[in-house]
Amino acid sequence: MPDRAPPHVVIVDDKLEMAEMLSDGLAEHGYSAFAVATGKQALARVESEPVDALVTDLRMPGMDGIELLTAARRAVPDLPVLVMTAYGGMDTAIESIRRGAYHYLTKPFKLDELVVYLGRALDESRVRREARTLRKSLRDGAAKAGIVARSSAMRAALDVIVRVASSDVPVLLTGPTGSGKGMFARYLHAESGRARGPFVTVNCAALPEPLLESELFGHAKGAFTGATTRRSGLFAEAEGGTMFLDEIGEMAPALQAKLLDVLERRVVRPVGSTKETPIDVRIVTATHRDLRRRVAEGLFREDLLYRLDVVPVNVPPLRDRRDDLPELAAELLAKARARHPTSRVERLSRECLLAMLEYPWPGNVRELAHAVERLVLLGRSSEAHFADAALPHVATRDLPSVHFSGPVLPMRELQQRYARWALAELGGNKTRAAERLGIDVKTLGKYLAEDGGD
Ligand SMILES: Nc1ncnc2c1ncn2[C@@H]1O[C@H](COP(=O)(O)OP(=O)(O)OP(=O)(O)O)[C@@H](O)[C@H]1O
Repeated sequence: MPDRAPPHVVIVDDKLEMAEMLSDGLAEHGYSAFAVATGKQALARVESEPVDALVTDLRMPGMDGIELLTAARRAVPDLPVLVMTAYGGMDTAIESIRRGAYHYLTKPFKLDELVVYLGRALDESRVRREARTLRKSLRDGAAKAGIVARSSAMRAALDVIVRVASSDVPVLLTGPTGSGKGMFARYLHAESGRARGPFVTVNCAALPEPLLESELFGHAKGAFTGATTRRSGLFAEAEGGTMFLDEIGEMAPALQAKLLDVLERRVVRPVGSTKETPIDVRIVTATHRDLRRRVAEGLFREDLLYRLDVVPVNVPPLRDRRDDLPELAAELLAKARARHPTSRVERLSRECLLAMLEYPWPGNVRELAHAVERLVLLGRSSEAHFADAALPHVATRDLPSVHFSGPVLPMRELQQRYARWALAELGGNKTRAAERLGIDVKTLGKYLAEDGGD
């Protein structure tokens, strides 16, 4: 641990000389160790100083090891705790593991044993801390970029995006139209080392094969009728950046072969030319299709699929991650209001939000964005009403008969209350409630457990 501050360890044993002996030994191994004789003193240190690990005896007068362990981990949730137990104290030692101790050492043990386990415990806790910091900064970054990712599915997708952003591995985004695949592709680029380079999008479904080929790879002068000049393609344009091939499932087989070649050899050859040019472009693809099925149907090359889905990221339909909806609607509303500053609409009515939670959103976030835009444009008062969104086939008769009164609630609390109400409506059956709410049972559990203040 030469380039870090020495880890701060508190050792507690009612036989103080034992704790002191261990702390002296740990000091020789580069730790800043402190010996105390009671659980209370140890807890006071944990609560008042940045302690990296705690080593405690189990049987002590006053606050015993288990009590200390529980209180210390309540104060510092991930604090690594090692317990020391005398022969015969096995049951308590096992109980300590159940309560979150990292390891127990049976007395007498060698100092080296403690050093090894302490080292491991600290390493693991550092890795966990770093991962947490990374996740937090990633969420902050995504939030700044206006990406809503509250549901576990979206958080998982974001996690993957950020972890692979700095490498050049191909990423395949799957999910229905309008779910946010393009947004993730742009975010991946923005978070990568290529962020200063170009981001080029091509919709593979938009052009017929020969045109798409010359768009992507360019063409030599006279390559075909009308090719009066030489033209470099979009791959060349994306040099040093990212090429986003949307609707890759629609690409014609002949072009798939050419793309495979680009991925394998990192060169492009313009149509009608014999010269190959090396390229430095990261390839990100997206599709709403099931590419494995396309492979089985003989419409998509299996070797290309393996090349493209090195890192698959699934963006589920909005109806399967309704926990994202309130925040998404708020974000889209803010954006739409910024575009239409004269609009009277300031917020969505409760009725509107509840109806939105029920609506199936076949066009996903894009449909929600358009609906919110219509609300902002057509709303006649400060509160928008769902009817103004003018959505097709809304199953209004399925809307829940919830009525709100009282003060305006924060979204979080509204979600919690709604979850509780739904659970009660469905006879306390969490599985059914989660299913109806379009969230998973774990997420429902989180809403129910949240301290919403009622
Ligand atoms: N999680 C999100 N947070 C904020 N905005 C989002 C989110 N997901 C999608 N959007 C917005 O919704 C719109 C549609 O998303 P996007 O174009 O990325 O979908 P897509 O899956 O690429 O669709 P298609 O397959 O039709 O190309 C965009 O304006 C995008 O910015």
